This record gives sequence, C-alpha cells and structure tokens, in this order.
Amino acid sequence: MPSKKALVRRPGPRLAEGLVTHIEREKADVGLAVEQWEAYVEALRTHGWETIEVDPEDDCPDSVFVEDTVVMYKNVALITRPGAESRRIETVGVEEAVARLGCSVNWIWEPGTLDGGDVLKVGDTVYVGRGGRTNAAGVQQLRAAFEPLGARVVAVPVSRVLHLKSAATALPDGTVIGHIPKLDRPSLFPGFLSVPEESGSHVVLLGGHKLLMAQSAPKTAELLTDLGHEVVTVDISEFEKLEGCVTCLSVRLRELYS
Ligand SMILES: NC(=O)NCCC[C@H](N)C(=O)O
Repeated sequence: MPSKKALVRRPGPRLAEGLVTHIEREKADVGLAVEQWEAYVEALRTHGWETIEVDPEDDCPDSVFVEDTVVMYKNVALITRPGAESRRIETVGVEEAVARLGCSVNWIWEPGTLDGGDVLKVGDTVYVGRGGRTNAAGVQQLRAAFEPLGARVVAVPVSRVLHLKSAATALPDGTVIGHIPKLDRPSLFPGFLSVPEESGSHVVLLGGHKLLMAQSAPKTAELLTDLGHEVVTVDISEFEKLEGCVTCLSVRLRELYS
C-alpha cells in the first residue's frame, strides 16, 4: 500500500528576505505566512497525509520551500544541490529527515546543481527543467540516479520562470497542465492542457481526483472542476510574493518501504 507521508518545514522569522528572481519584490507578512502555512499543512492532513516537520532552519529565509531540497523516486531520496548558494545548507536537515524515514539516500554533487522545483514526475517519466537553478551536470546526475531504477528522464529548457514546476505540473491522469506564456517548449509534453493562470499551473495531487491549488487561480479551478476534479484551495499569497507555490511547500513520500 502506498505511504501517504509529506515533509513540510515551518517558515522562519527571516522569510521576507527570501530570494526573488522573476518578479518584483513585495514585502511578505511573516505572521500571515505562518497562518497560511498552518492552513496548508492542515489541508494535507484533512486529506489523509501524515505530515512530518523537518527541523526548522531559521537562518535560511527560503527553507519553507522544502521541495527544492530533495527529489523522491521510488524509495530513493535524491538530496539536491540547490542552484542558489544561500539555500544549500537547507539540505542538511532534510537529509536527516528522509534517512530517519528509511529512504535510500543519494546526492547531487558539485558541479551539479538541481532544485526539486525543476523536477516533474508523471508516472515513470521524470521531466527536469534545465534553467536558472538546475544545470546540465545536475540533469546528468539525476539521470544517473533514477534511470537505473526505471525512470525515463526528459530535459526541458526553462527560461521564463524560476522552475519547471512554476509553469507546469500534472493531473492524476497524467495530463500535464501549464501556462503557455511561461513555458519554453510546451510541445515536449504529450497530453498537454493549457490553463489560463500562471498560478493555476500548480497542483498537488492529494489522492483520487482531489487537487490542492492556490486560491489565486479561480479560472483554472473552475476549468479543472468542470473536468471532474475535486479542487481544494488554500491562500498562499505570502509565499507567492517569494515565487513560491503550492507544490514547493511539501514533498510527498508515496513509496516508502518502512
Ligand atoms: N519549488 C519552488 O517553486 N520553490 C520556490 C522557491 C522560492 C524561493 N524564493 C527561491 O527563489 O528559491
């Protein structure tokens, strides 16, 4: 039976100093962000996920975006080497957490860089965005880690957004959804559905046809509801000010053997 555990990491007091690359900086309200994070975690729990808090990393403003620090494939946790140097220390606590959960651990090494936000899994196809945070060596190391386990790794150029998953994720049936103006090569995805809002391109699969989405994408929520999905929304405005989205606030562990 698949496990339903999700790693999350509480935002720290320096959250508002988080990196912004493709958008104008707007001051995030840390108190409100904590409330929004708690509601996000509660939404995961309500839909059957056991949440595991990685020890906070209060000196790292971006540590709440835990997805960037580890990529899961089967029982293997690939600890990343984030493209932004200021984020590299975040991996230490995450490595401890996944090791405690019984994952096999592997690593991206220098000169490779890779952010988890650049990795989109659709069944055994693993799309990896090669862009501002993930370099060619990171892509090669991801291939070397996951292809022997049965993955097919497809590299996708990313230049218009922070990460591949800033502009594309996948529905439970494997359809990739994305916001065309932010994608370099939408034609690389077979079975592609375009969505009207950039923040509508981010969905977290909660199980069955349930999707967790940001409140900021009402038109996409309507489109997906009309296609028979059950949409659960959360307000993550303070994380969106830092180029975060629903996907980057957790890492789901679905194939643990413990
Ligand atoms: N996977 C993600 O979408 N991560 C968002 C990271 C945002 C953070 N401010 C950063 O620039 O690294």
